[in-house]
Amino acid sequence: MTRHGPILRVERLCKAYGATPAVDGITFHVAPGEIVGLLGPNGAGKTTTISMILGVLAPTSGGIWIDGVDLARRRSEALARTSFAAVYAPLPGNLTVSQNLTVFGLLYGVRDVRARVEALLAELDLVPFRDTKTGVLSSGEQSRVTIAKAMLNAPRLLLLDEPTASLDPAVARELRVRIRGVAAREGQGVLWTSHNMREVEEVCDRVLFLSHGRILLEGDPRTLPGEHGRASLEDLFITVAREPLALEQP
Ligand SMILES: Nc1ncnc2c1ncn2[C@@H]1O[C@H](COP(=O)(O)OP(=O)(O)OP(=O)(O)O)[C@@H](O)[C@H]1O
Repeated sequence: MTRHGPILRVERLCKAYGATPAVDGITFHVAPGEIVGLLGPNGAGKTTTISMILGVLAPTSGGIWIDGVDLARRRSEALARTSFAAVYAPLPGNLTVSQNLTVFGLLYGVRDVRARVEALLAELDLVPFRDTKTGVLSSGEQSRVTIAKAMLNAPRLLLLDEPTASLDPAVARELRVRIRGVAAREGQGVLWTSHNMREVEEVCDRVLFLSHGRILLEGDPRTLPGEHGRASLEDLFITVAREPLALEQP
């Protein structure tokens, strides 16, 4: 089915833990083929937001639509259009790369699993590791397998929580290029969290800065610092983290 609306639409989303708001009324969207960075200091509400989009945490209020499908009303349809990758969600190390991808492909109900696994092995340069146990691969290789696994169900929305954490700069750059390539070709929307501002400048079309559960700033990571009188995205990040009110003054 082809839809023309956003891949992800989040409306006035809130999550409170007791009296404390972790996410406090955020509204944003991710368009087809767009990579949006979800940025903010520790505790800003990024993981809480991603957990609600993944359906593992129930919002206190507000709504989430994935490819036009309301997560609250048509949960399994919405989640079938979503995928997720993070280093803290590793794959079983005692299965080979090919076994891991096949098992997850079957779990996801992917049609013609064998062909899909072959295509992703080639796309992510994993053919030489097809019969290698996943647990013995380097961090960079394991990250490519994790991305391949996340792509198995051809998700419309890809959620990446610090996908290049723990990778050396060269391997991280190569992985970014590969993710960009696959996302552009498949027209996916990507929500990407990172604490690496250079990475964000390189990979994200747009960024959202969260602070205390609210979106404080939104824009192009290459022009946003200048618009707020800061020399770099990193300077802007530090301002958001340390003195967010400073940005609200003219
Ligand atoms: N289960 C919970 N119970 C109570 N408070 C929670 C719970 N989970 C998260 N919080 C609080 O909600 C706020 C947002 O946390 P969250 O993990 O979403 O931040 P984050 O932006 O992902 O941070 P980090 O960059 O450190 O991963 C924090 O103040 C955190 O202490």
